[in-house]
Amino acid sequence: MSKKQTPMMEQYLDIKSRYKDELLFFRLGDFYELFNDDALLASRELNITLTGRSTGDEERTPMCGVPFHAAESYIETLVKKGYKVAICEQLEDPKAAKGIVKRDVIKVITPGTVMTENANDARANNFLALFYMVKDSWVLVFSDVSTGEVIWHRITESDKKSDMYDALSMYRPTEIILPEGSELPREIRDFIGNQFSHVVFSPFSTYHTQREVAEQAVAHFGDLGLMEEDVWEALGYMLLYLQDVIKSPISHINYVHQLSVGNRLILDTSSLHHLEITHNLRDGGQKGTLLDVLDRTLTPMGARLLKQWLESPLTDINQIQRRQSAISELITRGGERTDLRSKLDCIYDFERIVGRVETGSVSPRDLTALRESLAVLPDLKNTLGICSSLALTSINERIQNHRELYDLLYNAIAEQPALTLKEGRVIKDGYNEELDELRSLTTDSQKWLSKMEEDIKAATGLSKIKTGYNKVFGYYFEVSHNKSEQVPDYFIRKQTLSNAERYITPELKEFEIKILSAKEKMIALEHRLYQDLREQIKAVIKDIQETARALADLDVLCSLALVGYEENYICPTLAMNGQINIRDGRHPVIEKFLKREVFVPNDVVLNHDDEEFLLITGPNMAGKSTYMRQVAILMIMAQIGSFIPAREASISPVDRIFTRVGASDDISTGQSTFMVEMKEVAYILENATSNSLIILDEIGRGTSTFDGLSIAQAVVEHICKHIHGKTLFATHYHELITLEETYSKLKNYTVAVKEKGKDVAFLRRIIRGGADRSYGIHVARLAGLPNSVLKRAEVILASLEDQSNDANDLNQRVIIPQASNVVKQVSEQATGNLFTHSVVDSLLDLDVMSMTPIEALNILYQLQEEARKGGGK
Ligand SMILES: Nc1ncnc2c1ncn2[C@@H]1O[C@H](COP(=O)(O)OP(=O)(O)OP(=O)(O)O)[C@@H](O)[C@H]1O
Repeated sequence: MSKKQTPMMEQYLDIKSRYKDELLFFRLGDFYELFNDDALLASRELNITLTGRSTGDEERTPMCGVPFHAAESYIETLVKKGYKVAICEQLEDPKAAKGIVKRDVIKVITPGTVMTENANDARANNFLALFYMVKDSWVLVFSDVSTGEVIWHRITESDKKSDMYDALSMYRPTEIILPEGSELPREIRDFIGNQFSHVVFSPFSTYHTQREVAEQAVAHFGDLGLMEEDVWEALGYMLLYLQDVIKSPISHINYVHQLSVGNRLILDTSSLHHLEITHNLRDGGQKGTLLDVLDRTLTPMGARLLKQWLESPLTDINQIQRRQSAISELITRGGERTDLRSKLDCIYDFERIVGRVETGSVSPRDLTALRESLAVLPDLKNTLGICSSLALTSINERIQNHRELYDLLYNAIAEQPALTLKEGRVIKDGYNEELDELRSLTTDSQKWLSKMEEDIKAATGLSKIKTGYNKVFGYYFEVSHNKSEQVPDYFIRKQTLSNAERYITPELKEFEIKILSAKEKMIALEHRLYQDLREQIKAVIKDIQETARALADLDVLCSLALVGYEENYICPTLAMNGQINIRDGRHPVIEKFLKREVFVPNDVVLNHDDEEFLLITGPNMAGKSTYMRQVAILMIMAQIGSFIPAREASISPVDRIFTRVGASDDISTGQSTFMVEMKEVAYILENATSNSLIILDEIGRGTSTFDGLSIAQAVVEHICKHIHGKTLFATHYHELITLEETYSKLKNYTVAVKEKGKDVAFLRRIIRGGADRSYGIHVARLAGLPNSVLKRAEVILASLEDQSNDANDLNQRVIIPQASNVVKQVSEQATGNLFTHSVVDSLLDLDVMSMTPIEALNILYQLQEEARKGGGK
């Protein structure tokens, strides 16, 4: 049972009761203190000492603290770890306060709203996602508070959940906000939990009516040409949440657009992952990704935009061509490109700086960065003025000179201002007369004091008189005891020391008041001037943001032009004719990282007339996966407008790219490799269209040979009969090559090899035809398996091949068009005679062609159970 708390602790507990989810940083003098559980957690996470404080309880209250001037980095550490921090300040001067100092929370910092420079990765956006459900439809709103961008997306009931997952994968939120008291359906929660392990959930208040929030959104964003009420409501709730948390103006959040799935190439999470577009598979970093090869941007704004382009390429030919012409021009105009890039190199992240201007956390160094960025704009615009492509001229129109703002910052901010405003010396000399006077008063004070001392010496003959300052008496004159008789009448004795006396004079007191109040006034005035400056910048925030966004476009186009030029890429021609023809295409990442070998280029032809489905068989390690990924990557590059590594290419944009490449156990959800693989295949078969590009690598590998073969064949048949998507399908089931006879648009391809005795050379060239061997033992030899094992494997392989040939002779090969028959024949082969078991009957009753792989899998499980019960192994 606790005793009565101290008044301070009562105040703390009262405030804490409103911020249960947050770590409460409670300002006490020069420190932010944390108490109780907050203190236990923070001391552990920040590695700071845990102490205790007596607050009325019998036991001391656990407590830890950080100095207020160093708090930012501690807060950033906590927020990066997924915690929310509430900052509780003293709202009145403790000296003037009667009783306990008034305190309250002035802002909350969360992973999705943090805005300080070091907290955010400069080259990536930081999105917050809001989920809003009305009737059967979801509205998702994504917002990057640091850049002011807002994207909304509607998912209606008829859409698939996958749509929501794709949007989440695209924006990878660090924080998700939901209506107070509500929860996401389990399936969505699981997806989020698996994909974004550090995401935090926060409630948004639904206290205000839907109409109220919608009206507030209209007032904030103005006319967006948006009719949908529920979207306005979702935007309104997002604003309310942000206001609640940030507790300062947020008018910089004003760049609203709808996620335009219709004219975007959708790359689902697994494709982004498997193709290593922005993150590599090894450690999730950027090395070895497509982004790594293409990113030569010079500004953080450009880096973020390139990432967005790659995660969401275009499908509209006109839009793609617009970018292509700009890149083409920037490749040809090498001089202008170099010139533009040298200017871009001087530009700081002013998209995020203006966000900090709005919320009040802008530092003096931010303003010098903004000033330096604006300084290069006139020259940059001049160079850009020479360019004639549509995209570049429009970028030039969007970039303003911001001459007035530049002049203002030039005149107002010191050449090298102090790091923080508290230190003073931020406003330039000459900007404000009053400030200059106050400054000269304080800097000249020492001179004044020396002069006064000289005058007194001359008047009194006290040649050894000294001046000094202490906190109790302020300024004083010090005279040794033996000379104290000589001090004039107007000296007032204040302190006696062992060997000296200290005096003040009315004139000295007057001087002191003037100096001390000048210092105070100077700090206050500098503060006010800084705030005025902020207001003046705020007035043109929208224009600066537009300039920043145009510069980001320019930076990305310059980056793609530079890479295109240096790597010898070509401009693909585009036509909406369903055909993909690439001559001598190369994998942009592998070709860059190959050390001794030269990358072997390959062609690809895909169309709906006679080559829709490429079935690729061939040895291990021959280059099948590389080839398939290369096709997908070249399509992505082409659809962001980039040039591509090839000799010649004409491309018809695709609407989606699906990939199923390898699989690993999903331990977090307890799913086996095979289960994960089947789920991914099910997702593809459900969502792919005839305009999609489908990459399937070794389907069925995760289960027994015959199960795998059956499923692989059924999947091939389903795509050829029902989907007609452009497909690349690599497999080790060589039996499947006979499907070419049944499906006219399915074509066999293989990788050329050159055999010389036991030596095999992979030529990395994709050629027409089917392979009949895997050369697995050859790869095993290269990998260094012991000779004895290799020899034994060769003997076993030879005997298996003999058996298989016998089976062929008996016309019992497993390649047959109906997968259900495979199972029957498999059973026959397995026992040597007709296998009479209820399992076989059940199998024969199945209509495999109309089943989804997941249904097939479930039935396989059931049948296996049945077989076991019936006496199987
Ligand atoms: N066109 C190429 N030119 C040069 N090297 C290549 C080429 N394609 C692939 N390689 C090299 O060959 C290696 C194996 O390629 P890849 O993984 O694509 O083979 P695979 O046929 O898919 O093998 P497996 O069937 O064992 O999965 C790659 O690591 C790459 O370095």
